[in-house]
Amino acid sequence: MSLQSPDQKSEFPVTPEELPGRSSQVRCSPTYRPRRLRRIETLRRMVRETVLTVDDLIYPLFVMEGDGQREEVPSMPGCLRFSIDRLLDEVKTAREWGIGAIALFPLIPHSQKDNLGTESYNPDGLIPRAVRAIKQAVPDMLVITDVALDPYSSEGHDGIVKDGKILNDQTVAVLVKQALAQAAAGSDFVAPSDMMDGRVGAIREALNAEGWIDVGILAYSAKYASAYYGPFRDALNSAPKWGDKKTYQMDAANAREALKEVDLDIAEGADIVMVKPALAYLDVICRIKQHTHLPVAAYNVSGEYAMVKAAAAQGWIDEKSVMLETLTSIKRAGADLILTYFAKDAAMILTHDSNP
Ligand SMILES: NCc1[nH]cc(CCC(=O)O)c1CC(=O)O
Ligand SMILES: [Mg+2]
Repeated sequence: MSLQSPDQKSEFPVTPEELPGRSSQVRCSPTYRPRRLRRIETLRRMVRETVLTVDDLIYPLFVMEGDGQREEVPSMPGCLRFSIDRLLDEVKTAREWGIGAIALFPLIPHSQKDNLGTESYNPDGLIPRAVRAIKQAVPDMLVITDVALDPYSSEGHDGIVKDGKILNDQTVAVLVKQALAQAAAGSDFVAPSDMMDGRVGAIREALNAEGWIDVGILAYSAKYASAYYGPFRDALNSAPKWGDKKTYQMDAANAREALKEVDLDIAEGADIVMVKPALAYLDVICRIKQHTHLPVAAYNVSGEYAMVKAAAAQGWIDEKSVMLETLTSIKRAGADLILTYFAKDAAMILTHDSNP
């Protein structure tokens, strides 16, 4: 049956009936129409496979010395470094908006840096003081502390340097002291991001020996030597003073090696394993998710954040949509938890918009 009268020209250049070689069945109507499930928003929501929630988000925060300090990181618009007093306000707001976990990173004054990362295990250092203050002000906010030497290293490396090399086992000994100082301050999870071999096992053993049986380990198991960390190193003034991190962080080309790193960290006692960065490594997230029964975290890193912010500032992309699409893609790939500088923006939308 044609919808057009013989003398009336169709509004379409060609109608299905005019197509050559189509079977009558197809001409009637396709059997399968996936578009049927996309017709209206309520239906799209019913068949949605991946739903991002505020419970998936971990909010990374930069902390600095001083009083009343709030400084924007130039390469991370919208991201601030806070002195502890101002950090408490940010943590309270984040909690009110439904965020349940934060990850802390310190800006250490240059005068406190040395090659041994001595300041990293000062029981009254910036991070232990920040953890104590947060735990007192917002007790149910889960606090994750980073275990690595780079913010404390005069060399800007994640380990102790000798003769141009990063020493593994001597560094692990310092990381253990750092993790114990953080646990004593009240940290819920210590998160070794240094990529030294054997550090998860050494930290777990020491935590157990000191009675910190409930302090968990979020292991940066597959952390790549990535150029996406640039803005983070601006934020903490922690860029390597020489060389790069390729003798300890992973080669971007390797995925099977990530599974090996994950296996080792699980055997050593990790509670959660992480992939970092996220977007250029969605395949790695996916493979690790299929490989382990532990929760999988992914770090949507500073360079990934900066790219979205920069393009949005030019008016080239829609920031809110790109942010939600990005975070959803990381979850779809297999991440149970996402560290993201967008956490507060996303939480605002996810908890306040009925239809994000
Ligand atoms: N141990 C250092 C550390 N912990 C988290 C990040 C990067 C996070 C980001 O880019 O957002 C880095 C940088 C690095 O390894 O040089
Ligand atoms: Mg490892």
